[in-house]
This record gives sequence, C-alpha cells and structure tokens, in this order.
Amino acid sequence: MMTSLHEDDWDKMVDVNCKGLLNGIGAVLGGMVERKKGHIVNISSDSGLKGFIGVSVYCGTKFFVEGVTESMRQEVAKHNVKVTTIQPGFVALDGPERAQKDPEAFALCSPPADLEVLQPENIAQAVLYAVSQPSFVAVNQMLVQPTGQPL
Ligand SMILES: NC(=O)C1=CN([C@@H]2O[C@H](COP(=O)(O)OP(=O)(O)OC[C@H]3O[C@@H](n4cnc5c(N)ncnc54)[C@H](OP(=O)(O)O)[C@@H]3O)[C@@H](O)[C@H]2O)C=CC1
Ligand SMILES: CC(=O)[C@H](N)C(=O)O
Repeated sequence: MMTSLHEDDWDKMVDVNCKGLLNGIGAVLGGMVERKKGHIVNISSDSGLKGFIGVSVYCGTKFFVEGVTESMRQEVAKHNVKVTTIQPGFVALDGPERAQKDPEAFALCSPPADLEVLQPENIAQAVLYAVSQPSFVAVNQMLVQPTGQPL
C-alpha cells in the first residue's frame, strides 16, 4: 500500500523492473540494429494496463515497461527489430509475495482461492507464439489472463 511507505521495496522494484528492463534492452539492442534482425520480448503484466489496489508501485513499474516498449518499437521497426510486451495475469508463482511485507496489500492483491490461475508454461507458449511468426508479422502485445479474471 502506498500508505505503508516501504521505501526499500520501492527502490528494489524500480531497480529490478525499470532499470533491469533498460539494462537488458541496452545489452542487446545495438547488435540487433547492426544485424538488422532481432526480437525483444518484455514481460509486463495486466498491471501495466490497469491499476490494481495494493500494488501501486508495482503497477507504476509495469506502466513504465509499457511506455518504453511502445516507444522503442516505433524507433527500431525500421531496423527490422520487433518488440513485444506480454501482459500476464495471475501466474501460479510467488507474484503476490512481492507484497508479503505488507499484509494489507497481500490480502488485497492475492487471487481468489477458487481462481484457476495461469501456469508459467502458458506464458512461455505466448512468448513462443510471438517469436515464431514470419518476419512481416509483429505480435506487439499479448494480454494472457486466467479465464475467470478478465480485466
Ligand atoms: N507471478 C505473476 O503472477 C506475474 C508475474 N509477472 C511478471 O513476470 C516476471 C517474472 O515474475 P515471477 O516469475 O513471478 O517473479 P519471481 O520473483 O518469481 O522471479 C523474478 C526473477 O527476477 C530475478 N531477479 C530479481 N531480482 C533480480 C536482480 N536484482 N538481478 C537479477 N535478477 C533478479 C529473480 O532471480 P533469482 O531467482 O536469482 O532471485 C527471478 O528469476 C516479472 O516481471 C513479473 O512482474 C507478470 C504478471 C503476473
Ligand atoms: C495484480 C498483479 O499483481 C498481477 N497479476 C501481477 O502479478 O503482475
């Protein structure tokens, strides 16, 4: 929750989700442009499209992922480099543990007990679909959510 002021968590989330994204892109983009071929897949979240209660800073970092990806896609398309964002909904991992320090937030952002959440393989399949298209086809975004929990 914003009101909990967990500033150390904010720093970590911004470092990993924002600076980590930039560092990852920075490490590979030059070579792709040079070779006139490449594909970057950024993992965003449904939290990059809509705010969710309890995870404000996390949502902010995912809106960052969306903004960077959409802008750079337009910059690098002329170099035949594709940029995809995948927006997963709840995956059966420790996603909500990001809010564990904050019991109020953890309660608010955990999936309902009866929701059949996604498996990591479902997201892997989405990435595979995006990267296996012919060069003239760009899968720019994929929102993949549990059927029981649409935006
Ligand atoms: N789980 C979910 O429900 C959802 C997740 N997402 C997104 O999917 C992605 C993966 O999420 P998920 O697998 O749940 O997250 P996890 O927390 O399980 O995994 C995060 C990964 O990031 C790595 N990592 C964390 N900090 C650093 C660091 N400082 N330097 C290098 N690597 C680091 C971890 O490495 P290590 O194992 O070595 O610590 C780990 O491999 C994230 O971008 C998340 O926002 C999106 C929607 C839903
Ligand atoms: C609401 C969320 O936190 C989202 N499903 C995610 O884990 O990215």
